[in-house]
Amino acid sequence: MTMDITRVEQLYRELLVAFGEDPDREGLRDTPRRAAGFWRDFLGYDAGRTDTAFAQEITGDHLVLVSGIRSWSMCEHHLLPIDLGVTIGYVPASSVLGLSKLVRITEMAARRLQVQERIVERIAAEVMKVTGSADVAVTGVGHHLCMSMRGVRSAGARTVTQSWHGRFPHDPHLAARMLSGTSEGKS
Ligand SMILES: Nc1nc2c(ncn2[C@@H]2O[C@H](COP(=O)(O)OP(=O)(O)OP(=O)(O)O)[C@@H](O)[C@H]2O)c(=O)[nH]1
Ligand SMILES: [Zn+2]
Repeated sequence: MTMDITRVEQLYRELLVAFGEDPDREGLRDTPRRAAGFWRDFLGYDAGRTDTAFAQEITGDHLVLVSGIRSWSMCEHHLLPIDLGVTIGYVPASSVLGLSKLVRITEMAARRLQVQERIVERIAAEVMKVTGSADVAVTGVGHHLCMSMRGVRSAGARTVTQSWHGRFPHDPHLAARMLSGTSEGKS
């Protein structure tokens, strides 16, 4: 996706006029540039390398779980932020993924116009691809500003979405670990 940053800046200027504002007044003069810069950085985010994995002999039933991942996304219906907490678990097949890559994968999925369900689906699909593991679970806990600062104005509402695959939905031990990992990540 390529962004026409000059056009975005122009449109912000027009938007300020449509708001009834004077875009040339001192406080607003640089606002179109700043606002366009935000969208360029947010939507143009480059996650970098997401697939560094290390061969690892796995003994027994090994679960890798990273909780407390925090990311910002943008609700595609209202263009308002989603503050998202993510927990990712996977059972390695024959290699382990560099831990930071789980955060990079999350950012890659979140930094676009999104719905929460699609973010967690996309993270899970990517983790399955780069780890080669079928046992992958992703849980997202989202605070949607479109539900708190406008609309229904339900400040405490949190949306939980899960994309659990392989043994996670069927194995009570794995499911329990995922659930406790999700609550650890809330702190
Ligand atoms: N499934 C899903 N819905 C979302 C997400 N983010 C926002 N929404 C919902 O998208 C819906 C859009 O509904 P509309 O009726 O078209 O828009 P609206 O009149 O602004 O709706 P209200 O938010 O109820 O005021 C709302 O119910 C939002 O809560 C998301 O990540 N996933
Ligand atoms: Zn919304």
